[in-house]
Amino acid sequence: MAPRAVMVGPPGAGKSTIGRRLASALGVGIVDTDSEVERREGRPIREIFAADGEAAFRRIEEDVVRESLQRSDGVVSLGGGAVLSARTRALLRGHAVVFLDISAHEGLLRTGIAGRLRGHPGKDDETRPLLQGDDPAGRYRELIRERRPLYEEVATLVVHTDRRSPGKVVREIAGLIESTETDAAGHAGGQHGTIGEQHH
Ligand SMILES: Nc1ncnc2c1ncn2[C@@H]1O[C@H](COP(=O)(O)OP(=O)(O)OP(=O)(O)O)[C@@H](O)[C@H]1O
Ligand SMILES: O=C(O)C1=C[C@@H](O)[C@@H](O)[C@H](O)C1
Ligand SMILES: [Mg+2]
Repeated sequence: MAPRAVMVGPPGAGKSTIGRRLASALGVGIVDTDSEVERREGRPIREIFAADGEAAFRRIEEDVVRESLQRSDGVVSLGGGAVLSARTRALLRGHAVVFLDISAHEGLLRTGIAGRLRGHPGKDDETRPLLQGDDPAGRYRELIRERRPLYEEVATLVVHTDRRSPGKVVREIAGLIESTETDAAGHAGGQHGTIGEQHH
């Protein structure tokens, strides 16, 4: 058993939104590893970071990702930093992995960081502990720059999501996954592709 698709990308790229809608388009279940970590720990991610630190969170996340990849035959959406683990990157080989790419500009809007800097309290203030602090926009840009090579390393499909509606993104991914699966080779992770233009 293997997931039909694994979603990776930076905060705000749409892993949860697109993942949920893709699962429903394919008629399968969805596992969001951030929610799974919180369910297992019985506390929010921000509390795990605050009480035990990022390294402890990454260890829990690594276990949750491994088990989710083993158990799921649907869509698995990974936390934004899951690809920092070399062990996780190795486990992703051979899977159909979709990198939801986004420019820093669009990401700052979608995460609410841009609004917060203009004085609007964002509902996501508490759910992204790494993007708190003095310079969340700078931290976000840095995080995308550092991680892009890792997302690209694990991806079999790169989807640029700036100025593309979730519905359109989902239809394109679902179409590609279904056609890849019915390919003679039948290896979902075998095909590499790109959808959309890059805007960064
Ligand atoms: N293609 C899109 N076009 C416009 N808005 C989008 C698109 N995809 C997602 N969004 C919106 O951007 C916001 C962030 O999306 P989402 O929470 O799915 O990101 P995420 O990758 O799961 O982030 P995190 O890593 O923090 O969990 C949501 O408000 C969502 O509705
Ligand atoms: O980008 C990150 O490192 C993170 C993203 C979120 O999905 C959570 O997994 C957590 O807040 C860490
Ligand atoms: Mg999410």
